[in-house]
Amino acid sequence: MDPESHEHDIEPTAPLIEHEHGSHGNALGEGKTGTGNAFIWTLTLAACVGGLLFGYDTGVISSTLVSIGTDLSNRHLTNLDKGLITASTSLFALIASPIAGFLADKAGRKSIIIYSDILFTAGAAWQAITSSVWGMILGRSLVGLAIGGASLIVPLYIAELAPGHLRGRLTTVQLLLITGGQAIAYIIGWIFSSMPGGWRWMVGIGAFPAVTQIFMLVLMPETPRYLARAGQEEKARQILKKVYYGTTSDLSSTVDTILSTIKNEIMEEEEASSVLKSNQHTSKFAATLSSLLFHPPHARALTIACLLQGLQQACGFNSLMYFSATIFSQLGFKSPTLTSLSISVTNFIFTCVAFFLIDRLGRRRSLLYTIPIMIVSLVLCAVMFRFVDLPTDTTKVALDAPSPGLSTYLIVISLLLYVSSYATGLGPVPWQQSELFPLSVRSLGSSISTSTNWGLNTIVGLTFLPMMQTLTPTWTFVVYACVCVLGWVGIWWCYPETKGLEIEEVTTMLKDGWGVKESMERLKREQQRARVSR
Ligand SMILES: O[C@H]1[C@H](O)[C@@H](O)[C@H](O)[C@@H](O)[C@H]1O
Repeated sequence: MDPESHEHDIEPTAPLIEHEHGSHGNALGEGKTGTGNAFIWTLTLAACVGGLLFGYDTGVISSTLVSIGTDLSNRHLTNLDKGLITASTSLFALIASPIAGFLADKAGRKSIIIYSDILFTAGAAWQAITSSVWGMILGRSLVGLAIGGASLIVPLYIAELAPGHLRGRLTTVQLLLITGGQAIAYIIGWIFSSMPGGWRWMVGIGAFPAVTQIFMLVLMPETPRYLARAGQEEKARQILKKVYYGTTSDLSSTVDTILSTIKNEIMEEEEASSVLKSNQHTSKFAATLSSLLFHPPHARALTIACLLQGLQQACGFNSLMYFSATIFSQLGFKSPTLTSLSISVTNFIFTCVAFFLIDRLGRRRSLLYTIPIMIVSLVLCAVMFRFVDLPTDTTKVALDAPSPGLSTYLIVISLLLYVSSYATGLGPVPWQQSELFPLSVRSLGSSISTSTNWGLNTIVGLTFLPMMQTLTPTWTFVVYACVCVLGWVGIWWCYPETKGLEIEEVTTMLKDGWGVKESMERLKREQQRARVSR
């Protein structure tokens, strides 16, 4: 089957966008070129400190778990302790993301970044001083609340600021910092793992970037989309001017066009939501939720966003992020924290590849090409696990594990192949979620899909070790491979290509169907145009 063809899509073809200027297609994107100015890059990097913390705090747990020894509650950690310490973070991230989505509309995008920083700092300090397993679970939960807020707000903040032709790349900067943060956490984990009580440093260091970001926030503006919705049109115009400065030949008409598209969208959505409210006597929240669930274009956006976020976690990637040191210690590696560093460094390097590909190859194609490689490597890993004997007592760092042989090295190679293909597609693409939703349902829609991510992240964190024990490693990896097969089919079926479109155009594309066929035709036309002009 050709991943790019999409014969099943027989819904009527809608024009990509029709706004008051009577233009359609990629009108908003026309004439914008270049790699963006210093203003947009500085803001992106400042916002992405939240991503760095998200990465650091999720990555640090792998080395922490193998370094705690009997420091907490005077005993070795059981599998249940490990599962709870790991999953409490994702569980509380799951709780925080819808709350953050709700508050982002009320208090503004920036306030959520501040609340997250405060929680990051408190959680890091608490973990560093705690002496019991439950204390550790509490510290990890505080960090989880912070990660939930940051993981929702950072991509949303960037997507609402970025010019269309750079949105994919700028949103991927957050991923570079998440995976970079995870790699730093692994390096720090490796450095401190041989030091008595070194794990306290590992978890405590996370407080510093959070405090730094609180100071940076004083200089950061709100997004133009949020400002326009809050009635502060002039401020929104000023920010848009700074964002598009140097990217277009006619700055003021580009800004006017974008501002009027945003205003149109706000008007349309407000009319729709007031009709809903007057018909059903419901609150604004209930009206937004019901429009998200029952208005077909919004429901389509939500389906795609949740499918991508759900698959990103259900494919099992974070079992490696959280437990690779545990797995490698059972496979007999003398320095499991060093071996597992290869996982996070590969993740980081291939996220850099994604950074260059996402606005060139596109979101859909990145996924359709890389998921099959994930499937092959999972199957290879599953087969190789049949040839290694794992120690029976998995609660302690394995001392009775055999020395690594050929199959063990093939496991490591297949895991690295899996991680590199994941990091090029499924790692970054789902975080483009905000572009799928129109402004009126953007925060709520993004928070539901972010919750889907954290919900499945929690399930993977809780079930991975028990699955390895009861199902065997081979069947555990086969389960993840099957999930990837189903996910690939879902993506092929309903995820249109959004590369290069302005955020308002993406949402228009989902108005009359999934828009897959139209999006691929648009891409072909653009490629032909580019070839002719070359
Ligand atoms: O996109 C990120 C990234 O891939 C991380 O490496 C992973 O740990 C996160 O769960 C995911 O959301």
